[in-house]
Amino acid sequence: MNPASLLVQNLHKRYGDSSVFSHVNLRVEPGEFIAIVGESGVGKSSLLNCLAALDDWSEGTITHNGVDLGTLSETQRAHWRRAHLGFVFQAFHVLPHLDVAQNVGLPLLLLKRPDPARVAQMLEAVGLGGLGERLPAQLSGGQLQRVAIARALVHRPSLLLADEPTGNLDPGTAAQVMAVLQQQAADSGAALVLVTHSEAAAARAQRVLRLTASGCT
Ligand SMILES: Nc1ncnc2c1ncn2[C@@H]1O[C@H](COP(=O)(O)OP(=O)(O)OP(=O)(O)O)[C@@H](O)[C@H]1O
Repeated sequence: MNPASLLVQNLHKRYGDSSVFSHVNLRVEPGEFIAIVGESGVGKSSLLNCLAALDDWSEGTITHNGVDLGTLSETQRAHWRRAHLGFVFQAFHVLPHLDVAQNVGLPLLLLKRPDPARVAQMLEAVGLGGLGERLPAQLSGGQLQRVAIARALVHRPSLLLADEPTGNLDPGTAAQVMAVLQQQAADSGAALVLVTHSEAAAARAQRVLRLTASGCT
């Protein structure tokens, strides 16, 4: 049996004395697309930040392709993220002083594997061919999120996390961006974990899980 792309066992997250969620169990296979929904404040973003090893959890384990993320040092976590993770945020987080191609190429630069042909391929794939020299200020919200999607996948990560990626977009643009995100994740074989309030976005997933204070079902 192949190792699960992502295995979460009995995860419990507290901020100080305050419990956010507990007993979260989750298994995501390579290439699978799951959506996590739940009421505001239930801890969806906190869970995603734990899955990215950007935040610590209080109990339980997160394993990615057999690697127990809880055993990694901060430096090892940073290396793991660079090599294996793509993250798409609601607010795009595109760097304003870099042009579109430089933004998309950043993960490859950090891995010391610059590859302009791969950047051009990703820009074409997300419908931004020919716009590589534009600055982010010269793009629409939908185009900015396409830049973020291209950047998240350019280094062929096996895990793609998306936190409300269509939250800043109108419904029509949101549908187009979700289609690009889903297609690109599928083409690259990445497991996609989407956190969203959007029923339309969640409906695209193979599985929809609801996070509550006492688990994820
Ligand atoms: N750094 C922090 N320190 C303390 N409490 C926090 C911190 N970050 C989040 N929280 C709290 O943890 C709970 C979960 O927040 P989180 O943002 O993960 O929820 P969410 O489900 O993503 O919410 P939303 O759907 O509104 O974005 C909230 O009560 C929030 O106030």
